Amino acid sequence: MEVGFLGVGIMGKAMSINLLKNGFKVTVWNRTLSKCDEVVAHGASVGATPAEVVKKCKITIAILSDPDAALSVVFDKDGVLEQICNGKGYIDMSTVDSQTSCKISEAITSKGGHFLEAPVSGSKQPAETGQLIILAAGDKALYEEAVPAFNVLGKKSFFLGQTGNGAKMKLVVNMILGSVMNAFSEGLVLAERSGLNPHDLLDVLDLGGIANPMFRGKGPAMLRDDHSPAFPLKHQQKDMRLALALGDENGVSMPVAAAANEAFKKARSMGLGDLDFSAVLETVKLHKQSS
Ligand SMILES: NC(=O)C1=CN([C@@H]2O[C@H](COP(=O)(O)OP(=O)(O)OC[C@H]3O[C@@H](n4cnc5c(N)ncnc54)[C@H](OP(=O)(O)O)[C@@H]3O)[C@@H](O)[C@H]2O)C=CC1
Ligand SMILES: O=CC(=O)O
Repeated sequence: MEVGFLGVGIMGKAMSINLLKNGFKVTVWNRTLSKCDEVVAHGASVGATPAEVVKKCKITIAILSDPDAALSVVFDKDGVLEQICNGKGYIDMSTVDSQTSCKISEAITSKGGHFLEAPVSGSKQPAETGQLIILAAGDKALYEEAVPAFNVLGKKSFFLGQTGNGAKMKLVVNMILGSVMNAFSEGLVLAERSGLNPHDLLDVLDLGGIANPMFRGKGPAMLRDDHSPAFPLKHQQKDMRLALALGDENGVSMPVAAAANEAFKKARSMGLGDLDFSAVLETVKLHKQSS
C-alpha cells in the first residue's frame, strides 16, 4: 500500500519510518525539505509539494504542529485541495480543535475526497514502537481502509463517530495530561525544598494508586533537569489553549487547566517552548523564598 505522509517532525518522522519498516511504500513531504533525508534513508520517496504527494497516493496522512499548519497544507498554493478528488483519502493526525477539523473535512469532501481526523495519544517513543492510541472520527469507510496502517502505528484505534469527536477526545486527554504534569512538577519541587529526597517520592508514587507511566518515564530525567523534547512544550500549551476554548463552548469551569495553561505560557515566555513539556518544572523552581 502506498501512503503519502505530510510532516516529518518528531511524530511524523517516527511514524513514517515505522510504516516503511512494516512494508508500506511512503512518499513524504515536509515544509523544511531537508528533514525528509532520514526518512528517505529508510526508503521513502519525496514529493515536492503536498499536492504532488496527494496526486501520487490514494491515502495521504498528515501530522503537523497546530491548526494554522494543518489549514495551510490543505488550503495554500500547492496544497492538498489542488489534487484531492473522488477515490482519494486524507487523514489528519495533528492535534487541532474540532472547528479546524470540520473546515478541512468540508473542503476535502466538497472535492469528492474522503476525510478522517485521527489525532494520536502517545509520544515520541510510542510513535517509534507503534504503540500510539488512535482517536479517529469522520469517514468510516476511510477508517476501515486505513486500519492496516493504524495497526502498524498504534496499539489501539478508536472510531469515535462524526468529524470533531477525535479532536475533542484528544484535547480532553491532553488537558488532563498538562494539568497532571503541573501537579507533578510542584510535587517534585515541594519534596526537594521540604528536605525530602525526590527520588524517594518517585518510588512512593510508583507503588500507589496514582502510579503512572509519565511519572515513571519522565521523573528521573526531570530530576536531572533533562527536558529533551519528546512532546514539545509549545504544543502542550496549544492543546491547553484549545481545550480551554472547548470548555468555554460547553460551559465547563476548568480552573485547574487554566492555571496549568498559565504555567505553560510562562514557560514559553522563558524560551522553553521547544523543550519537552516537562520543562514547566522550571517555572515552579523560579519561586524561592527569601528570608
Ligand atoms: N510529540 C508528541 O509527543 C506528540 C505530538 N502530537 C501532536 O502531533 C503534532 C506534531 O507534533 P510533533 O511531531 O511533536 O511536532 P514537531 O514540532 O516536531 O513537528 C511539527 C511539524 O509541523 C510542520 N509545520 C509547522 N508549521 C507548518 C506550516 N505552517 N506549514 C507546514 N508545515 C508546518 C513542521 O515542519 P518544519 O519541519 O518545516 O518546521 C513539522 O513537520 C502536533 O499537533 C502535536 O500536538 C500528538 C501526540 C504526541
Ligand atoms: O500529545 C501528547 C501525548 O503524549 O499524547
